[in-house]
Amino acid sequence: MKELEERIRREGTVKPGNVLKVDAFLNHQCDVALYDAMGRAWAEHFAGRTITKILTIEASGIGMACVAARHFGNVPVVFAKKAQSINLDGDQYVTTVYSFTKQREFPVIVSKKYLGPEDHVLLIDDFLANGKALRGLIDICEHAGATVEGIGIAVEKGFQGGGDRLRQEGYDVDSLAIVESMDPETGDITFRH
Ligand SMILES: O=P(O)(O)OC[C@H]1O[C@H](OP(=O)(O)OP(=O)(O)O)[C@H](O)[C@@H]1O
Ligand SMILES: O=c1[nH]c(=O)c2nc[nH]c2[nH]1
Repeated sequence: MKELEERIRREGTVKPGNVLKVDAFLNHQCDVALYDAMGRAWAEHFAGRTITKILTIEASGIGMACVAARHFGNVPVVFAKKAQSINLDGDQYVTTVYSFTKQREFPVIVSKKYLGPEDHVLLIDDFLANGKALRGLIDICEHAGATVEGIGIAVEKGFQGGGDRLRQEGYDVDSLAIVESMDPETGDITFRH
C-alpha cells in the first residue's frame, strides 16, 4: 500500500535491534484516516471470504481492527488480553506469547463467550515480525474450533521471517507494507513488492 510505505519513509525511524518506530501515526498516535484506508485495502483483499469476527491482540492492534471492522459489515472485534483481570470471568482460551517490544512472555486470553466453532476469523495486527503474536492468536482459534480466513497486517518486517513461515503453511497473509531491509545507521528502508 503506497500511502503506508510513504508514511513509513517520511515519519518512520529505524532503531537498533530490528525495531521500526512508527508511533507518530500507527501505534501510539493513531492516524484514523490511514486506518480507514488500511481497512479498505484489507476488505478488497479478503473480498469473497465470509468473515464473522475480527480477532486482534492488545494493545496496538485494537484501534486498526475496530476501524477495519467498518469495512467488513461491522463484525465484532475481539481482542486477546495480555493479563488476567477481575473483569475476566467464565471459561477462557489461554496461551502464551513472547512480546517483541516488551521482551517477555505474556498470557494471551480470550473468553470462550466471544469465539467459537461457528466463527470465521480475520486476524489483524499492526506488526508481523517473528510471528509470535499471530501464533498465539492462531492457537486460540484452534482451541475454539474457529476458522482462520486470513491475516491482515499493517507492517511486516519480511527479514524476520514470521510472515513467510505462515504463508508456507497456507495462511493468506495480506501485509500492507513489507519491509525487506532497514539500516539503523543510515535509516535506509527497502520494501518488498
Ligand atoms: O510477530 P511478532 O514477533 O510477535 O511481533 C509482532 C507483535 O509485536 C507487537 O506487540 P507487542 O507485544 O510488542 O506490543 P503492543 O501490541 O502492546 O505494542 C505487535 O503489536 C505485534 O503484536
Ligand atoms: O513499533 C513496533 N516496531 C517494530 O519494529 C515491531 N516489531 C514487532 N512489534 C513492533 N512494534
